[in-house]
Amino acid sequence: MVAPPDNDVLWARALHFQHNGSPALNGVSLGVREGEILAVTGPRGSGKTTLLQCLAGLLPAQQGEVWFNSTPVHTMRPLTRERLRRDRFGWIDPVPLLVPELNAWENAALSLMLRGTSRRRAKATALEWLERLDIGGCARKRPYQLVQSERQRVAIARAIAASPTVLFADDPTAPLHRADRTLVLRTLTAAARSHGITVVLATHDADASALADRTVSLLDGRRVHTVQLPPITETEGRPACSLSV
Ligand SMILES: Nc1ncnc2c1ncn2[C@@H]1O[C@H](COP(=O)(O)OP(=O)(O)OP(=O)(O)O)[C@@H](O)[C@H]1O
Repeated sequence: MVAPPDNDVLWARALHFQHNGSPALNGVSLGVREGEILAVTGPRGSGKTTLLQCLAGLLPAQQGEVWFNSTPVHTMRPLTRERLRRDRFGWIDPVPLLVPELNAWENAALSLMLRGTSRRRAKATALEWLERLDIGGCARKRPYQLVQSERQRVAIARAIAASPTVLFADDPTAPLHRADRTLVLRTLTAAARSHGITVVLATHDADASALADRTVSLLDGRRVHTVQLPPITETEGRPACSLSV
């Protein structure tokens, strides 16, 4: 085993994964630098979610390596991976999964309380994050009283309040209208940048790539490189295009 480069917080080499015999990742390698916002794009079924799950230790890679800093994740026992996820990683699902019996600040405080933070401190931090995400006024509302974009911002507050080293966001704007998508993406990326949190963001959203530092594209479980052709002048009469190889 060769350790990853020092400046990569996450590093994966030749990842393979099949769901019940159906291939999802076919040898994906990538590095994620500390503090970077990396967008992972690709059409439906291209392997984005599976890649994030392997990087986050939710799915053990069937072949290949995953490293977090200088620790190999692919050889960790399940309990050690659980602890790593709880203490160092945050996760945002496409559809916000909130506890219906808890109000917004209690939901946002959950990840901190799971790490042993006192209820009082967790509440103060959760309220601060809800304010920053422009939903401070919803702090005492139950999830059913919130609209989808507010619920997703509560899920973001929950993931980010515990200051994870890496935040995995799996298509977090999928169920939102365009205006809400932009707002949620901007607040998510701005919050992560202000706290130096590394983000791996799976997305179909073209706006998301614009907010990221770098984009990695997947197709059929493989990385593809998009080559942007230089603009063609109108007099040449051909539309600009890009090639995927
Ligand atoms: N639990 C599962 N059981 C069987 N096959 C699965 C499962 N999860 C994913 N797959 C298959 O693995 C491949 C990659 O799926 P994955 O969800 O990782 O792609 P994706 O790019 O995230 O797709 P989407 O954009 O639709 O979320 C697809 O062919 C998908 O059908």
